[in-house]
Amino acid sequence: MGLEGLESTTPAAAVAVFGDRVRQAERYVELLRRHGVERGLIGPREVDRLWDRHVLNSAVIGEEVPRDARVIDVGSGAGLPGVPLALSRPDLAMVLLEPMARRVDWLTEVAETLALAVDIERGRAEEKRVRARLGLADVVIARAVAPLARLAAWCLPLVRPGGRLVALKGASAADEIERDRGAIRKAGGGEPTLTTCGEDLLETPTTVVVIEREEPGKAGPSSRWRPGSRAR
Ligand SMILES: C[S@@+](CC[C@H](N)C(=O)[O-])C[C@H]1O[C@@H](n2cnc3c(N)ncnc32)[C@H](O)[C@@H]1O
Repeated sequence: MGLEGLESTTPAAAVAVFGDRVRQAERYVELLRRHGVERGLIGPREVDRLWDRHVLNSAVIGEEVPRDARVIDVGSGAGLPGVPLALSRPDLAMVLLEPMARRVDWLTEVAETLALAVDIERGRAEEKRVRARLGLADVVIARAVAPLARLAAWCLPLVRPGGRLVALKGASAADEIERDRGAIRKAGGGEPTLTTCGEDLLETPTTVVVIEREEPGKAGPSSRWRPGSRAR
């Protein structure tokens, strides 16, 4: 698909990322542009950078999400990163989890307007009721919800063993990993990996931290026997 007939503000990368769903992505950007600030979903300074800093930046994390995965977007808020990812990857089964009623209303309106097949759940990731209802996902995604230690404790119980948490992070990612490594391991996570997505598409690629949920019985690095170490 080419850029003909699209809004003049739609970047070429949007066609590469969303393919024949680029018009739905445009509609989503338009909804955020018109209502995002007044509904407390985005700051006023974000209106002019919705494509790069929010919508494309979210969709490119698909590089870290396997085909046909069941995905939970924890703390979806405005629908980020879950809505752009669901638009760019129709193979995924997406759940948007959000505790605030007015944001759940927004997500419901967005899904209806875009005719987007996503499940929307109201609740907090750490609630027993929510965990029982959602079961386990292949991948949990989250952006701007909590520091890594807390995010791991909330989200890893929603990830199947062998699945992963993909957290969108900013410049603080490496420091957060250093600080929170122990807490992440305690929450059942493996060694966090820092990587970027959208290298070929975005001026500023998206920084993500990927944390696999350890398989039961698999020893973490701290408990693994090494030559010369004493048996405990
Ligand atoms: C700063 S907003 C970010 C929203 C969206 N992810 C984004 O990047 O625009 C954080 C969101 O996380 C939600 N949230 C906070 N604690 C949560 C929890 N324990 N479980 C699920 N969502 C939570 C809030 O209601 C809020 O919508």
